[in-house]
Amino acid sequence: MQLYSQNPNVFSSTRHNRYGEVFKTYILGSPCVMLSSPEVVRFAHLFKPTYPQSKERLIGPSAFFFHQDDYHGQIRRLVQGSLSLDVMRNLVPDIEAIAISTLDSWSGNVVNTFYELKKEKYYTLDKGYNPFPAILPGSLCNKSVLVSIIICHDQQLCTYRNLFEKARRRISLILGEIIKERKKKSLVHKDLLGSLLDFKDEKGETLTHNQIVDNIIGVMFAAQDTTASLLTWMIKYIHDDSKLQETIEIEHKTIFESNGGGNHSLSWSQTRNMPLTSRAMKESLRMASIISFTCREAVEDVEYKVYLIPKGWKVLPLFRNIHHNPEYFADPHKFNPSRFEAIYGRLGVKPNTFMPFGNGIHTCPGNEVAKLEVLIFIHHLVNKFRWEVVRSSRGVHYAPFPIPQQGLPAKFWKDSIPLRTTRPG
Ligand code: HEM
Repeated sequence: MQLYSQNPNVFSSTRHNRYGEVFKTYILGSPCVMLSSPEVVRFAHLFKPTYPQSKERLIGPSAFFFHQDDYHGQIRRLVQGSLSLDVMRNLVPDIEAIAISTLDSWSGNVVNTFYELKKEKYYTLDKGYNPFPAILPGSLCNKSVLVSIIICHDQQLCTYRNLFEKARRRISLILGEIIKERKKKSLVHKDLLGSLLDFKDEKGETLTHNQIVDNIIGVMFAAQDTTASLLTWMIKYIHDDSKLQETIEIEHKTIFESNGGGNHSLSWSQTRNMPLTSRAMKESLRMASIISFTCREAVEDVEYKVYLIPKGWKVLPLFRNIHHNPEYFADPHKFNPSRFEAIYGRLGVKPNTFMPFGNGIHTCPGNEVAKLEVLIFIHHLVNKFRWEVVRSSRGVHYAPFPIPQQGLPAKFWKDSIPLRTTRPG
């Protein structure tokens, strides 16, 4: 058994072995093991989410970086409940209406695809949000003094912090109004806000207003950029591959026609039956690996192959490395949705090698809603619109999630012959 603590330099470099399974490194001075093996799921139960936080911030500000053990499981269940399949079923018409109006507003214009896919208010908030985890993962609350020092030394971050505080205050006021209205009219809502308002811990204590605000912001953060990033990549990949675009158009044309040329709304079952688009979505998730890793801490000594990961060490499963390992995905840098085709009823990829939404009990509770949003958006895009990417480039920009360079500037316009089956010349 190799004891890292006795042999600190053995895996200290991450450079020489890109797809290696285990690396040791340090995060803020804490020993940390990075794992790039699908086997990580076998002992996932021995890892807890890392980075404790104060009670003021339960899931938020970043769902990925800040967790508080006592409450996290309970709050997670609330988020999960508000995003259950039953809830989502009823969301289809709303998501459709937003997709249609967004696309209509783009018609005839060159837009920055990624940034248009985000809401203006949230964009402001995000400016203040992301610098913290990037610089000091998980330390916003516990090491707030340190954060203040860094902020004071960095004029730009100062601006971000002010923007964040302003946006947070506005969101807090808006939520306050909504809550007042609900209470006044005795309205019962089974959404996330409703669940947070009803929450009581084992001592019967409810959440404070700040806790509710932070959790709403946390879920917004987890939801918005990730979904916008996935959609932007899909729009790029479909644009770059005319054959793929053609087959996806045909898939959606069939649905569109059966809905009387778009006269009826998409049904829930139609959204569950878009196999080609779903495969293109999976491949986009694999290629982009939007959340490239997650954070855990070993709750006890973990024996992994010849290694021992001592209790308390940080553990980072690296999804992107797994997704880009040629051992699991042949020609990994090639966009190839057919790799997700089931062969003789079996999934085309090896078990536990595809984890764009994480794995285990902390797997992303919003994964179904994200996929639903993307499928509905693509349905209306390919049926009614054409688009050309302006200054197409292969580069990736991290903001902090990967997006195509400059957010994919593209021109969108309404297609005058929306039901064609072949692309012109
Ligand atoms: C393409 C879009 C998305 C991607 C790629 C994504 C990916 C992920 C990943 C990798 C994790 C970490 C899982 C782990 O640690 O094992 C996560 C956690 C989470 N996601 Fe998502 N996500 C997306 C959309 C959403 C949406 C739409 C929501 C909410 C509506 C959401 C809410 C959350 C929350 C609350 C967590 C924390 C779960 C926990 O720690 O227990 N995500 N997501």
